[in-house]
Amino acid sequence: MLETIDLRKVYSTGDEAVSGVSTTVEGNEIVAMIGPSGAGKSTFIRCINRLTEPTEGEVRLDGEDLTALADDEMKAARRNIGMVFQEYNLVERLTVMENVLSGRLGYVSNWAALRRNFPPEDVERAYDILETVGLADMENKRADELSGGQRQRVGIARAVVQEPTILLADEPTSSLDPDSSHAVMELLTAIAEERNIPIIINIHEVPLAVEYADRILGLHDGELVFDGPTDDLDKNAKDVIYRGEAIAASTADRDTTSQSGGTDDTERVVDTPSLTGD
Ligand SMILES: Nc1ncnc2c1ncn2[C@@H]1O[C@H](COP(=O)(O)OP(=O)(O)OP(=O)(O)O)[C@@H](O)[C@H]1O
Repeated sequence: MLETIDLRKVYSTGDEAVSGVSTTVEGNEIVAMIGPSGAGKSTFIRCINRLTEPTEGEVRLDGEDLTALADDEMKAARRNIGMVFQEYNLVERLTVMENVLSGRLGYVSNWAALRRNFPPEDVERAYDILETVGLADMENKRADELSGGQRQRVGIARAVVQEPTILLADEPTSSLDPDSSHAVMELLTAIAEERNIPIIINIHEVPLAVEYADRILGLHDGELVFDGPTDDLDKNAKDVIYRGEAIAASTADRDTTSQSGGTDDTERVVDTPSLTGD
């Protein structure tokens, strides 16, 4: 189970990218994070595995506060967090197999890692996963010989070979054509179900989010303004997420409603967590 508690990121430029986001992701939920450009989606995802260092708040993975870990402890903890990137982050001159096996680097000694010397079980695991992602028999191809969709499958295989307890995907479809985007979303959701792990996908395309996600997190200006089942993502909720002025209007509506006895539904649609203020 992943829990973020009042997670906040202020860049050294003074930009507050994430403003106290609290949420929980568990089971094999497919969670899509949507919001306008600059809302803080990538920053939130990257704060979870501390690729970006959070300024305040906690990230708890299966009860362990990742923000409290020393660098070497965090390196070990990252084995549990598979990450899929928009631009794949493959080593172009290496083969498909070498790229996938790099997902096991956190499990072998520094010496073995340096020599890229992996135990046979890791190689077997990598072959299995290449089959799952539809790249059987392509293990010896160089990454730079692959299409975008194939590269992303290698990126997914590399994340899955880690045997993570959660997957994070930062705009995994943004560089892909529509067919490849659907294929990647289908693959990610199938993996979450098969491995019984949750996945958070930062995604620009709302229709893709609606088609594949169980739950939506909506960010606007660093604030979590929507956290609910995909079926609840109606026009009002989209306005709240994508149009800043709607937040104020909806908050006013909620205040009025709560004075007259309000509904749980309204509270779920508009959730503006308080900042720690420190
Ligand atoms: N390294 C950085 N240094 C300073 N400010 C940054 C940095 N990275 C992001 N920001 C700022 O933080 C805010 C959130 O950016 P972020 O990339 O997290 O948003 P996003 O929702 O993922 O946007 P997009 O959908 O366009 O990728 C923006 O105002 C951005 O300019």
